[in-house]
Amino acid sequence: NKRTPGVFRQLSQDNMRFTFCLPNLACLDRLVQTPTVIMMVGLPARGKTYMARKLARYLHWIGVKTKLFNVGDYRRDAVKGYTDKDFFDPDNTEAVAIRNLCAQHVLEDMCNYLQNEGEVAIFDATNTTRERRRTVYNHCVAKHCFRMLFVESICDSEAVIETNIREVKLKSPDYKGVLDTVAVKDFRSRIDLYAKQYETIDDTNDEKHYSFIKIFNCGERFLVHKTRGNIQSRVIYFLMNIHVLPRTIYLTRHGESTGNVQQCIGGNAPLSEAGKVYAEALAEYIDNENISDLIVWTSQRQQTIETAAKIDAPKEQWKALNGIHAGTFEGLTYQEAAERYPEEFAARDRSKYYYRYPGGESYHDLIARLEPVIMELERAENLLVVCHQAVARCILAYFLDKDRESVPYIEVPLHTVIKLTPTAYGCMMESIPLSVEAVNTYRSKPKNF
Ligand SMILES: O=c1[nH]cnc2c1c(-c1ccc(Br)cc1)cn2-c1ccccc1
Ligand SMILES: O=P(O)(O)OC[C@H]1O[C@](O)(CO)[C@@H](O)[C@@H]1O
Repeated sequence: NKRTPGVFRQLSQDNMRFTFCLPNLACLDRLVQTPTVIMMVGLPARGKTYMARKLARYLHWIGVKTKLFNVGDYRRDAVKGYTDKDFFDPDNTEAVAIRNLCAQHVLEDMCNYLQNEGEVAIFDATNTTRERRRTVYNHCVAKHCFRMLFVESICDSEAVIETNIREVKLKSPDYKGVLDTVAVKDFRSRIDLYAKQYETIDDTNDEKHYSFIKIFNCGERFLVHKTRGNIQSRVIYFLMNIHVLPRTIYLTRHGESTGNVQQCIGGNAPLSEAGKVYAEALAEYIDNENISDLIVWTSQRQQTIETAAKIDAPKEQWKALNGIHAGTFEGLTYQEAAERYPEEFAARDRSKYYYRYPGGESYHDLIARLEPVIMELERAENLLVVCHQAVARCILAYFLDKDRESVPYIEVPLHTVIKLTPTAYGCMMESIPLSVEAVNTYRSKPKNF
């Protein structure tokens, strides 16, 4: 595989034992790029898939090659048409065999992914017995030398579990066409069957060498144990910043600026007359939305500050929300740039995500400087972000899990409010034009590249 072979002596702290990884599998735990398996652990309806999918979306956005592996999906492939909870009865030998076979199949697919191009694999299953965790650990760590982090969600809040079952489980393919009351009852019996065999990660005995994080009641409390490596610390930091409180994020560009009218690149320009009308319309729209405890974030550019000026809410300015810096192209019109630097300008359209303006930024650079903003966005509640075209694209890419190549071409027209409402496993987006005329600043990818 892609890792250089080499003999590596690993001094195991616990019992001073020397172990040799097989020469063809360098278990260099010190390497930054050692792939990581994130193992979800917990009873059904404890938010494992919620965390797994949100984590995958965050890691994908910061550029970590990540893939989700959901055992339930494999089982639904293997067993056409779910019958009922008896499928999960430990005494149902046939079903147990099928479920183990599915888990084995997931394990193989996951390790293949990590041996080839993957950096992080998230194993989304209950993994609620020591024996299951040991099997996966031996396969991934002892055999493949991947790093492994267990993420256990422990939750006894009836209200949240009830919400989880209603919001997510009733929409599962398992319960298609089944009465809600019947589905809830069946699902709760499924939980009971798992609960009988559930062994929480044991940090005193034979699981004390695992890296794990125990999350209690939706992140109210955390127990972090023996974590290693950069990916693991970023995963833990992310999980400590998310919450499930209902809230709405409003995203909009500044009102049309004089720079937009002249089709300027970059720049820090005042609002045009139409832009001022938009600022009024935005304040009225936000007022009519009756949003509790709204906070407004703007960039440090005058066009966003002016756009938010009439809104009756606390405001914070972020340099990280400033528009993409165009370096030597700042203030030029697209036309002037194409005429004066034809080659340079054409290069941008060939790889618009990675292209960096001379003395300026690329979209890739924007994602890096927006990461702290996204982290604060996850912590926030009701929020309005007033920013710029390229920045709005990167923020939308995070919430809508867009691929990086598509980011520089996401449509974010002027004078439009984008309303983002988090749902159980993703984000609902509404685009609301406030019917104030504006120039079009969208540039599609030229055909001849
Ligand atoms: O700990 C839970 N127990 C039951 N349900 C849960 C959670 C969490 C959760 C878990 C960890 C963190 Br950090 C934040 C939230 C999210 N959810 C959830 C609720 C409704 C729908 C989809 C998911
Ligand atoms: O990446 P694109 O499509 O050039 O969009 C970024 C541009 O959008 C604007 O904010 C408005 O056109 C410019 O200031 C900025 O250079």
